[in-house]
Amino acid sequence: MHRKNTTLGEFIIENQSSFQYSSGELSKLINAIRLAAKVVNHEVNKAGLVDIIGAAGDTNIQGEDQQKLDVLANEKFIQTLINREIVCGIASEEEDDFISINSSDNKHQNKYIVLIDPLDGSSNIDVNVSVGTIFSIYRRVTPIGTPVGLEDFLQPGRAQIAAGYIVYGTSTMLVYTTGDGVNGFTLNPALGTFYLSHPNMEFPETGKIYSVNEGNYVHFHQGVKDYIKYCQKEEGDRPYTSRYIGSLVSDFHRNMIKGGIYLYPKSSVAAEGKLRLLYECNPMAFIAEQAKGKASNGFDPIMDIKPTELHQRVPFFCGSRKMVEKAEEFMQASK
Ligand SMILES: O=P(O)(O)OC[C@H]1O[C@](O)(COP(=O)(O)O)[C@@H](O)[C@@H]1O
Ligand SMILES: [Mg+2]
Ligand SMILES: [Mg+2]
Repeated sequence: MHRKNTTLGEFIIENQSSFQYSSGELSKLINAIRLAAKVVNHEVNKAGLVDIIGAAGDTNIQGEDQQKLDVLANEKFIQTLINREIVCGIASEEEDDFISINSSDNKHQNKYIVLIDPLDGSSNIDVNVSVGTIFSIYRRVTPIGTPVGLEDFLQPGRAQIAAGYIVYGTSTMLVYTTGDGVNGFTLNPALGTFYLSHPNMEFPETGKIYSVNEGNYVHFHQGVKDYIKYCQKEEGDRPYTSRYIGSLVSDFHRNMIKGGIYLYPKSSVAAEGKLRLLYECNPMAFIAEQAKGKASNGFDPIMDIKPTELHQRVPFFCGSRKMVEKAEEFMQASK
């Protein structure tokens, strides 16, 4: 059991020994992510005062207009990881292809890869609503000593070694798991230090909040429509409350604390939904399951899906276990 207010740095060291492959590399990697999070937090906090609001002028491989803060957060995370020579590859929502990184001895000695959504909730940047960063860490499958390959990035979510997110909100928090529960750390901006504020985070088994963009209702498949109607029906502990921030990280974080479900289903206008399996759904699913919640595509666990493409999208149902199971019942019934 960790003391409350343990710093993230202390927590990483104290946890290292309990980690199967503990050579210190994973600790260095999480420390690098901690540093990049503080750098990006600093930029996010002064958005509106400096020229990082608005579109950057380019379109990313997702077909989305990149926001200036998408580009900046992407650069800061990638540069911080490259400078510390602890990863052999990086894939990002904002990069067309994965980046292969050689170790300084030119012998491809590093064993971890990182996948990131550098800035999640981009549509909220300009309007001062909370946004986030999501990260996922795997051990490479190709042999050390060789450059990384696509197969290193197309591993199922079950193979994740660690995953987490940073939410830049009323306070800045870093929440992560290495497969031994979920812990949340709050940044003390005066000291620039993350402190353990939310030990052993868990989704309540059920809740009263549903998060979905109801503006897409007409395009949803019958199962999703039926589940939304179920949430809105006056019966038992319903109707539930509708809350949708439009930043996956923030909606997930709230639902993990209060109990709730987040849905981004597929629809007649989004064949596989919107969220990216590798950068968004797998890491959030790992955290959800470690926090006794659940994450599926409406039918199968997200982390059992075998990825086929770097930027593939999947339908996403995630949150309190009983609520996700109920939504899956409606999906099954309308199959
Ligand atoms: O505006 P929509 O279609 O409801 O989509 C909102 C969803 O899209 C996202 O913004 C996608 O993430 P990015 O901002 O990283 O592209 C999620 O954070 C959010 O839940
Ligand atoms: Mg995102
Ligand atoms: Mg993003």
